Amino acid sequence: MLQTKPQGLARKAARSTVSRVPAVVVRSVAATEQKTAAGAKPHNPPSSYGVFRLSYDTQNEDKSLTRNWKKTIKVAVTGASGNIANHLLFMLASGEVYGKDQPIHLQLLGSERSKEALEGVAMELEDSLYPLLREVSIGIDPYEIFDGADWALMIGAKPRGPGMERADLLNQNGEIFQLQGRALNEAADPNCKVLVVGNPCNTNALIAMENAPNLKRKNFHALTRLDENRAKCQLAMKAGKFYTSVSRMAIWGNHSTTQVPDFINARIGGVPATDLIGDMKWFREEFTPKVALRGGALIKKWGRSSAASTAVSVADAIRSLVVPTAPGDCFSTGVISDGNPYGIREGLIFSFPCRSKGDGDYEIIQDFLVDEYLRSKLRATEDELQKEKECVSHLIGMMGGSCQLRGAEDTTVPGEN
Ligand SMILES: NC(=O)c1ccc[n+]([C@@H]2O[C@H](COP(=O)([O-])OP(=O)(O)OC[C@H]3O[C@@H](n4cnc5c(N)ncnc54)[C@H](O)[C@@H]3O)[C@@H](O)[C@H]2O)c1
Repeated sequence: MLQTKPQGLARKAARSTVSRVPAVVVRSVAATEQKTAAGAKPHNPPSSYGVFRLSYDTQNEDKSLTRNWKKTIKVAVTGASGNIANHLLFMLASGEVYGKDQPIHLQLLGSERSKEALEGVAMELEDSLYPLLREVSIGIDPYEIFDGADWALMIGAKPRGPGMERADLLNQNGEIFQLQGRALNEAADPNCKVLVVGNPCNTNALIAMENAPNLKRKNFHALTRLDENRAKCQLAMKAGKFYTSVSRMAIWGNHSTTQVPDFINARIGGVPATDLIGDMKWFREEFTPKVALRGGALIKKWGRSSAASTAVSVADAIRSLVVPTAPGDCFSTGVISDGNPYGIREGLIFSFPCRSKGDGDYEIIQDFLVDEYLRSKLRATEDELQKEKECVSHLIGMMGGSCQLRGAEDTTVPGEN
């Protein structure tokens, strides 16, 4: 039977500024008390929204449904009322991302302007009656919304205004990721996995990471999975095979038009893609632009950005960390380049071919062949990331950086901000 929360707890929650709904759940309070005792900056846990403020008792629920459930995980999502989140949240709540035995608490962050919209999102989630969705909290304070987060999916970012260069976008959104990095540092679980989607996502991930020293550097990711998925689709079409036959399809470097979709190491049905397709001119001149410019091509047809396939790629990126990688395969993700085996300079968030045992951790695969052609492409995307880093030096405590990207060619992936 559902019961309302005890009054004392409701009073405690009424102090929170997150939601107008004055209630909170017992275990969130306990988590905050532990953090405060450990010396972290005190902050309120987020209040539960609507139906989620009602207590539940899994003991009294249908055992065939809940018997093998794991402990509830807290997943914070920023930009939660935006286009990508509009697809992703329902995938997360349904269990298709973390598993059908994984109950979930969604902690949704919006901006001041999207406060009302966030309530609409929470109402949609309420009405969807997902059994695994145990709690939803909404708010605009990252310190509250990141409370105890096991995962932080950082989608929220401001779009580029008229006349703004990529360098301006780096600065504008960099400030958001500096603040949110600090909030992660104070509030999130130290083992929190962070996936940055908001652009420019590699450098935003770097900024968040550098501002969150309590979290593991290794746990910060920038989304390059959409590029990988697009590359797989293009290879499959060219080879006349279905995309399930494509493996070892890595994206290297930045999520920009300098990205490097690696056809040298890709396989189709276990055979090197270059052998099967046998058209190096196509690989060198058409394949990469087809992948990098796909979002722009889609917008021209439909008038909308590729929010749905981006959400799918976020789901894929998460699953790649919680499900073991198939033997011989890889997945692409932008991660810290420290100690990488390919000679990429340290201190950048750079996309590499990776594999995982399915425990949330990963390793960079060591045995990809890097020929002269690939090496020159890697250098170009690496140089761009280094320049982006220097443009945001003031946000990551780095001395002496100067922004050389002003007036440079715009390398933003078309169809994105
Ligand atoms: N890495 C990738 O592959 C990839 C692909 C597509 C889009 N993107 C990027 O993802 C981002 C989101 O795309 P979208 O289509 O969902 O955009 P959107 O404009 O529909 O949604 C963004 C949301 O973020 C919110 N927001 C703005 N500032 C915020 C802040 N400080 N804290 C929390 N929320 C904030 C806005 O209110 C808005 O609701 C963009 O930066 C886009 O360029 C990345």
